[in-house]
Amino acid sequence: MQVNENILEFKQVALSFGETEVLKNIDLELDSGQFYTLLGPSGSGKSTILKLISGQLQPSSGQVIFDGKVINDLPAEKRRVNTVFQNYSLFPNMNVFDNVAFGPRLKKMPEEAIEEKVKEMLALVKLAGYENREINELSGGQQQRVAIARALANDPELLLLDEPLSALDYKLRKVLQTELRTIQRRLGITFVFVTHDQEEALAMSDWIFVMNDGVIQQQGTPEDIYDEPVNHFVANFIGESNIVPGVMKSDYVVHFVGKDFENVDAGMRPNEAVEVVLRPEDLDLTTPEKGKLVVTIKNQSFRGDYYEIMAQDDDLNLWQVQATNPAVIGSRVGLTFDPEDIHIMRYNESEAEFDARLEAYEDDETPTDPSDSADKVPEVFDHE
Ligand SMILES: Nc1ncnc2c1ncn2[C@@H]1O[C@H](COP(=O)(O)OP(=O)(O)OP(=O)(O)O)[C@@H](O)[C@H]1O
Repeated sequence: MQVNENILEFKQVALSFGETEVLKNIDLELDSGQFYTLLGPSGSGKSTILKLISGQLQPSSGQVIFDGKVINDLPAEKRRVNTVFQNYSLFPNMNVFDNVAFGPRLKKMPEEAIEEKVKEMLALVKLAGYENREINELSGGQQQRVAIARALANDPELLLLDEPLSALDYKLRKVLQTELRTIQRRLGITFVFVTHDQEEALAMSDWIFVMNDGVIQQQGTPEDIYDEPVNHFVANFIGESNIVPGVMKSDYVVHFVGKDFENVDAGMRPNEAVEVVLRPEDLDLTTPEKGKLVVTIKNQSFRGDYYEIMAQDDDLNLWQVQATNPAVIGSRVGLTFDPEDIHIMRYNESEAEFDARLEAYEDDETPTDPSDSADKVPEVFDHE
């Protein structure tokens, strides 16, 4: 098994159905032996990418490259790719053995080798001894195990998994998440897993592609995506985020909630409009005097190992806080955080917003061009 060799590539792949552009110039590279996840909301184009890989769809433009060869027009059955679906898609009139043996039989593998293969695959998915069971005698989780065994019995180079755990209850999903990851590591096959569940993506993947509107918004390790989201969509979709507008005063000072904060090095220019992200777990409650800002507690809910608190500052920004102790609804408290936990995202300011900022400077009788001055910034600019 070669590790870290490029197995699949999309070069500027686009796909439209009639007038509707479902994928827009997608570039991606998959190395062999890795667990990849396509993560995004419903309709973002995840399943369409899987269909382009499996050969169920052809791109409108661009290239799909497998093992170094362009395969845009290669029929699905000639690709060493198998898919596991959410609804299992097993043959209901065949028993477990015959379902798993289906692919090897098509390939005319000798019956003895088939028996060995089925046994090995069933052991892998923890269904040893289930050969003679009928499909309708199995639970949802067991049926999905059979579907995984059936796909893997074809010896695919790439296994595609389209929301395979979505129909299962929470506990079973967690068990199968771990098992799938173990199977992937053991076999060393490349997995491409589709989910809209960010927790699942963070828990399972070596590398995540975050999708929205037919575009890859960001790609990276789970840690990269969580700690360094590149835009508002990613920061909101992955985990919980407090996102407020800010302005850079220098390349290491950001101004937001009416104050300057140092220790920030986000590679931004002075006066650049930014969005400031603070995760709920980075915020602590304190007394109003000690707070970096003062908020009013609006709501709270008990989440087992923490309290989720919603609070509002005097500019009406809402702040979500993970607190170890409960707070009193309606009380005024301080919010504090370590400036090192501030994450800064570039904000693409529209011309109208830039003009509004300029106007705010003029109203203050300060220099007319914000770029003339780094020491005076407007309090808030609305960009929602
Ligand atoms: N055959 C088709 N004809 C027209 N539009 C389609 C077709 N297949 C998919 N679409 C559209 O393409 C977009 C992307 O669909 P896709 O199934 O890839 O999304 P997804 O991210 O996998 O979402 P979901 O989890 O809901 O399946 C959607 O807006 C969908 O309506």
